[in-house]
Amino acid sequence: MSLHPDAAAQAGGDKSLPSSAAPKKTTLALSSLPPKQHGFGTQSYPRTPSRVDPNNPPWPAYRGYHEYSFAHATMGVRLPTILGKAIDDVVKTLNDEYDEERIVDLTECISRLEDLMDDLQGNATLRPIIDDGEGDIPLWNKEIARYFRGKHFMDAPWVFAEAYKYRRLHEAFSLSKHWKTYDVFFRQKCETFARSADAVFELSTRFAEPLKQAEGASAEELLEAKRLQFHELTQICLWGNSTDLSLLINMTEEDIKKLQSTGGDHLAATEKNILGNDLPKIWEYVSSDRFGSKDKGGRLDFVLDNAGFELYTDFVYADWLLQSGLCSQIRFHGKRFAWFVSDVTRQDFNWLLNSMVYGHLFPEASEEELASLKKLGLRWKEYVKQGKIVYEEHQFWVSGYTFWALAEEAPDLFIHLSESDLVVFKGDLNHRKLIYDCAHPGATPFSLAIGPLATLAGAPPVVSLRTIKSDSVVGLPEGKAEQLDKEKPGWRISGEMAVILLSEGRKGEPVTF
Ligand SMILES: O=P(O)(O)OC[C@@]1(O)O[C@H](CO)[C@@H](O)[C@@H]1O
Repeated sequence: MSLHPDAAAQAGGDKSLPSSAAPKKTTLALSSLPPKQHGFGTQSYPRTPSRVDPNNPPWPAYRGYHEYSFAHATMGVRLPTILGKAIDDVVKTLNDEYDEERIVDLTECISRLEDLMDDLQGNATLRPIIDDGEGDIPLWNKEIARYFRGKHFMDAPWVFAEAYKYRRLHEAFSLSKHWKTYDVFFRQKCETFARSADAVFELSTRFAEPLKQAEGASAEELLEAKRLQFHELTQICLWGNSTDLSLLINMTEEDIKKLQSTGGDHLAATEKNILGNDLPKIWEYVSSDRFGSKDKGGRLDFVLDNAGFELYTDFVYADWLLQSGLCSQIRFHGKRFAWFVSDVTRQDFNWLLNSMVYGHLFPEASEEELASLKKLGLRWKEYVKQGKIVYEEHQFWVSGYTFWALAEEAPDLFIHLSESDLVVFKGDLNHRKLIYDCAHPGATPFSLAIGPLATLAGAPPVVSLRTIKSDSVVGLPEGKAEQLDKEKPGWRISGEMAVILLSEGRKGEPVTF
């Protein structure tokens, strides 16, 4: 079909026709209008909440290919090392096995672990998780399909890629017949607790006897004593987070001792390392009648981090909260499978209590020390029997989502937590997930950084007890993060610094979705 000549000219076909000539330029003076400005579109952070998704956090994500970040060292070196040690552990188990069917089954697990190692080191695409019959498959594969199709270990946000690696590690076993719940890190977790004798007995000899109130003290004196104990125990619980197997791959007995020193001098010295500290506000809340009901203590939920010594300090804290009458129930939230090396699973929870009561972990301990540990273990077991301490696991805690997605992806869990008087998140990974693991300015207020978990109706009060072990930080005084970046390189990953941060939430308002 040929065009009419006018139509061809309009379409720019015949440049000689008058209608194709460029229009004459008219210059306007515009002298009374504002001057031209530059830099539009460069100010794209923080993203507005409607533009936030797992691949696009509110501030730029840390990704494995960012060479300046801890993400790079982790994805490139730490994770392959951790996986290599995990394979060694399975080989050890294999060598002790005698049943042929179980041996063959386990060799298949090892070859799946080797495939994972190849994928990790070869920066492979993040494939969907193979359906192993576990309830979390839709949670994982929906997220991969929606946000990470075609993404690789090194270019997906670090927090997702790292979690994905632990889910693939679990898949290596969950596809088997006999080894579905095998925990490649269990030996390490137990050994580290067994090497923590000094700090374990320091606490058991102080706390085995039930709390006694000072006789003849006034109500004010008693309250002040309670405040001081709350202050110190919260810090013991905080610094319990320093013993992290995923970071201290070759930890010596001396290293462990240094990290776990719980004496008063040590606590006073380390208090200055708490860079953002809402402890006074937290005390004000838990000691008020807003916490729990009138004659009954409150319900406190711990989203746990590490097994062994850290869990032991969580228990010491929980025990005191129950005995002091501040709390009537403590709920511990653990992981359904081996996660970030040392996170607590049900097996770790049971192991701790049983080894305190029946174990022979400390051959050099005195009779008195062992008796104190047993007494404590028996009391804690009793709490579990009475339902004063409850252990639970939700699949959301082992998903790739950050906690900004909690209400959206796990509404049942959000409702459950909205009934708590305080939800305490332990450790670095939980903190990263609270704040979307991205490059916030260090002075960003905590309650702004946790997004929906602070702003949704019914959001519970939230505390983060975190020793800082990775790049993203919030809740610091203005300029502090920048100053430390200049003066103390490595402060973001050393675990020497910490934060205790509170978001008040919107407790009591009805949850709506
Ligand atoms: O949660 P935790 O036990 O305090 O720390 C977990 C952790 O060691 O693992 C990640 C790197 O693998 C870091 O974010 C973080 O430092």
